[in-house]
Amino acid sequence: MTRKIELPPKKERHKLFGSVEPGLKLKPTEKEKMPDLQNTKKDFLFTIDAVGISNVKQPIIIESELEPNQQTTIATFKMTSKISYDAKGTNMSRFTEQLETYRQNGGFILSIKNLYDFTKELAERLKQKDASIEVTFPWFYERKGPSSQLTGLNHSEAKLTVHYEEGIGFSSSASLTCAVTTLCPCSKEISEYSAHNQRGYVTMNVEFTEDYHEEVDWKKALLEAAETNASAMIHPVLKRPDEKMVTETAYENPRFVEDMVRLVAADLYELSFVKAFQVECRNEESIHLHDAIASLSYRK
Ligand SMILES: Nc1nc2c(ncn2[C@@H]2O[C@H](COP(=O)(O)OP(=O)(O)OP(=O)(O)O)[C@@H](O)[C@H]2O)c(=O)[nH]1
Repeated sequence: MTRKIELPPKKERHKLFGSVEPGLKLKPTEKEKMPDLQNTKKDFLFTIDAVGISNVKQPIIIESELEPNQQTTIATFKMTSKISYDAKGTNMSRFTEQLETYRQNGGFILSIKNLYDFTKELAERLKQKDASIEVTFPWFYERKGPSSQLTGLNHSEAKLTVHYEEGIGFSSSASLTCAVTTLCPCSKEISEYSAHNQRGYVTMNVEFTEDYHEEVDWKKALLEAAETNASAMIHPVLKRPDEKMVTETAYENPRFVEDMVRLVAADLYELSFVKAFQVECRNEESIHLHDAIASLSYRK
């Protein structure tokens, strides 16, 4: 039989579990009377390259050349700035204050222009000469089955980074990690039939040229660089005629992990808004427990 419980009031319940009355409080409660440790000026030996906050979750609005053209997604923010050897600490609350001003002002619309404004304003708010922001988010896009044309949503992990330095200006870079199918050329060559294939993850880190203002969607361009060079694309919805096409396309386009990074590099080389790039591919091998990896970097 269930035991009947006579619940004490909530305050009593808290006492039962160890809560006590507030003690004597002698320290000031007004902001102006509180010591401001972080603003202490002294020789603290080293200048700090980056101090700030990371792992800040916030909804953002992103625009995309692929459907859906506008979407709300959850981003993870990292925001930092330098502090000089003679400053004890940064003013941490100002980072989230700055983020909140954008949320209050119609939502954080993620664009390079907005990030330029944001980092400059952040540096000014912090009374520092520089600021950096890194925004990581899943980007969703519609994908159709190659024969049925049935749609579903795929996503890739995207990152935009902006750095501002007073007197120098801005620099920006991006990263996209997307999944593809790779079919082993060696396996195809040596086997009487079939070939092992796996899900590969292509990560492209690109530095943008100074004159890039998102005339073309960098996310779409990088996704195309990875997917059009893979054995086959990944699809959310596949009927039998689609599956036949995807399977045969993979067999017709075998790729080693080395082939992937070189072919993707060639496409990034052709993108006029990319100044420098790094490409990595990681294949989750279906005939091993380990992954096959390759990476290369190039500055134009
Ligand atoms: N600098 C620094 N602050 C930290 C750290 N960890 C937490 N904080 C918190 O950051 C908060 C203070 O933020 P500040 O922006 O300096 O607060 P404030 O001086 O009242 O703010 P302003 O009016 O903008 O000058 C406090 O709650 C600190 O405890 C840390 O490692 N370094």
